[in-house]
Amino acid sequence: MKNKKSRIVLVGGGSTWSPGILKAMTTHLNEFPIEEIKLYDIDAERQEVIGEFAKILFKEEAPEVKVSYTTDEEEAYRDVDFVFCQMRTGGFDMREKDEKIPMKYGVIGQETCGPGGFAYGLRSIRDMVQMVNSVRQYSPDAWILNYTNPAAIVALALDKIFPEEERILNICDQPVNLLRSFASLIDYDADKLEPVYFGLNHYGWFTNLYDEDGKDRMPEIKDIILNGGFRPVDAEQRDQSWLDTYAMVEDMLIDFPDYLPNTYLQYYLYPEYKFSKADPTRTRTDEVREGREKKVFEECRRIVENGTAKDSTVVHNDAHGDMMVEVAGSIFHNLRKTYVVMVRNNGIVSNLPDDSMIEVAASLSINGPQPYAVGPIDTFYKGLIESQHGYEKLTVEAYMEGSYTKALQALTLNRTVVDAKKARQVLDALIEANKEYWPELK
Ligand SMILES: NC(=O)c1ccc[n+]([C@@H]2O[C@H](COP(=O)([O-])OP(=O)(O)OC[C@H]3O[C@@H](n4cnc5c(N)ncnc54)[C@H](O)[C@@H]3O)[C@@H](O)[C@H]2O)c1
Ligand SMILES: O=P(O)(O)OC[C@H]1O[C@H](O[C@H]2[C@H](O)[C@@H](O)[C@@H](O)O[C@@H]2CO)[C@H](O)[C@@H](O)[C@@H]1O
Ligand SMILES: [Mn+2]
Repeated sequence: MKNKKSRIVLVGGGSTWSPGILKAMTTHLNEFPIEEIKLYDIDAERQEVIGEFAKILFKEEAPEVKVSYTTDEEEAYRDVDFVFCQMRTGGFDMREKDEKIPMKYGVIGQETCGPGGFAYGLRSIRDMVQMVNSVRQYSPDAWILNYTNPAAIVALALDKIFPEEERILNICDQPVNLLRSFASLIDYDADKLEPVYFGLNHYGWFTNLYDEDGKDRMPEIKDIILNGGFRPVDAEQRDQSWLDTYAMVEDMLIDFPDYLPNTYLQYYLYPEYKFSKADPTRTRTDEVREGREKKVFEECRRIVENGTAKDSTVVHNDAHGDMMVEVAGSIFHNLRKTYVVMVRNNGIVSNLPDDSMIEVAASLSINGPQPYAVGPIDTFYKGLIESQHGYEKLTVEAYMEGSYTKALQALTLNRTVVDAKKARQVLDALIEANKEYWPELK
């Protein structure tokens, strides 16, 4: 058991992911002891359900940990070591619009990719900037571990707006989830499989997967996928759309056999096919509302009513929560564990722009991420990433400058859109839907 205990605030405390993260905190106390956990949300109702659940969970599993919840910023951000951030500006109502509006114009609607991700990005930046400013007012040295999506846009915006910040780390759980699923194909412990990975968030590739003997297991894993398809390791917990998404890894591998792709590349490599398979009246938001959101809130309410979480199987501890807690532990206790995270490029991928926020494997120490050098990448990947980085950069600049032209350029560069007339139609519709959240684009 480590001696140093940390104080944490979970921003977006009323998130559907909170119970899993809180559970993961209780199961990692030996490596990551906690003094205090606060939950903060702007939605008091959601916050109360999860906050009351948290009190019961910790009373039963770790009564020494102080637990509270609040909608007050100062109370939330004062005197903390870690800010775990996972907010959703505009909630599921706006996510539904992000997914459904682009489809009216023949373009994919997705939470983080294409125009949906663009719209969500312009909403997230404002609240994320406010969060960083408030945190710095009340806890100048706290680490901000951000999961808020679209993480690619959020990471780039925060890097541009707070260039001196050294304690903001943006993370996605998809690489670690994929790693777990790859490892299960060869019956190997995922924690012992060392990845080499490069790209942007939701836009990257595994190039090698080394086992403990230094053998690259990637060729074997590719063969298994090419001969038997690909399913996530936790397939029984997944909705159909995620099973379809994982299955597309085989298609991508047939077409581009060099590396193992992040699942999100399906939207950029096969935009027409993905659009043809999508239902414009029922998107992922409908699945989440009827599935995860309903289940999580019903279960937390039941636990609060019964006063115990001991009999709960719904609130499990998955890769998402584990990773958030392990990343914090590796930083706080200088464990130097390797995770795939987002960092400013600065030559790590030697032939990509220095100012891009790339996603690569890094060792996490008390000094933050120490990324592993990747070197130059081949033309196909370089071309794809440069255009996507252009899209991300123009999106952030459109926000910062209030520029309609840059917004239009961003969407035109995005591989899910391409046609500038379509880009304009989608942009105009999104401007109308996001009036309450976006800066004015002139
Ligand atoms: N990086 C990753 O790989 C990863 C993985 C899973 C989820 N996520 C992200 O985590 C977030 C939560 O997802 P969810 O599906 O649970 O959504 P959710 O809507 O259930 O939860 C988000 C919570 O944030 C709150 N919120 C909104 N604006 C806020 C603000 N300014 N300050 C504090 N709280 C605020 C909402 O009231 C809500 O309770 C999303 O951004 C999602 O995209 C990221
Ligand atoms: O559509 P959602 O809200 O279910 O998820 C969107 C998120 O998808 C990825 O997260 C995966 C995660 O990698 C995996 O652990 C598992 O728990 O499922 C999640 C999806 O349900 C993605 O990395 C996130 O950025 C998305 O927010
Ligand atoms: Mn992600």
